[in-house]
Amino acid sequence: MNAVKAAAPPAGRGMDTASQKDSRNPDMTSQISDPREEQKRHAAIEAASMVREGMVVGLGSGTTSAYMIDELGRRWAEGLRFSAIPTSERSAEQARAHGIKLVTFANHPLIDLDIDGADEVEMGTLNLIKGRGGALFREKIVAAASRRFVVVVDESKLVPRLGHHMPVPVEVTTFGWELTATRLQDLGARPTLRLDPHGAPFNTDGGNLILDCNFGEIADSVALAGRIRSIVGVIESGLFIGRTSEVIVAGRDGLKHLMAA
Ligand SMILES: O=C(CO)[C@H](O)[C@H](O)COP(=O)(O)O
Repeated sequence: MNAVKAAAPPAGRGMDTASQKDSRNPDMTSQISDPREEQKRHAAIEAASMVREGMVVGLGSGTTSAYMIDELGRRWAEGLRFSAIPTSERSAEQARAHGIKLVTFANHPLIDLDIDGADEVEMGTLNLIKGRGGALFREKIVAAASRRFVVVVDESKLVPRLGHHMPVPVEVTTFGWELTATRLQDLGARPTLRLDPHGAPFNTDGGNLILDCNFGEIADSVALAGRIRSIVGVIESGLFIGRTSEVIVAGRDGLKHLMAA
């Protein structure tokens, strides 16, 4: 598979970033000076305010979701009680550190509200690219089990078309990944095997691999999502089609709520 390159995720878009570190040191959140971090936190706090007593809540992954989990931890400390299903081991660890009650689908097959970040939001459709943090498969399972899926982003994530500046992460089985990459190339992608910071293949929470697939701007993301899923060896793609209920966008002019049609 010579045509498949290997690369670490772009700096600053992986999971172990400043705001994840903030979650381990709650005092840090009040010291945010980067305007983009402030916007992410603003959107995340707005979404966390939608959580009500007794709800089952999906906890997203990534740096914006980390602000949301910190805010829910703060409300938990104030006495709000809810149950949560995390979309990654990292988010589970962060929620546990706050004492938030974690549950599973065994007893809670329906989630009232799932709050998660995104890498790109297509403005006209609210379809998404997710998965820079590598949690896309669990994130999609949780979103699919949710009555309401609220996405929290800063304004840099809004794009006219998916693929504008991000590749589509595709989670694939370890066995035969080179062949799966070839099939993805046949669809027009330039797949890159994701590496961890040590240069080894990045492993998802499920022990699988990620191929970051650059398709350029995607004209028909619905059709592409279907074609990717039909490839043997693909577990899921980071194309989230028709799942979004609402997007909370934080920008220089404040918050905007984009509602699905
Ligand atoms: O899909 C994700 C992780 O798999 C994240 O939600 C997405 O990458 C956005 O992350 P961030 O809020 O750090 O920009």
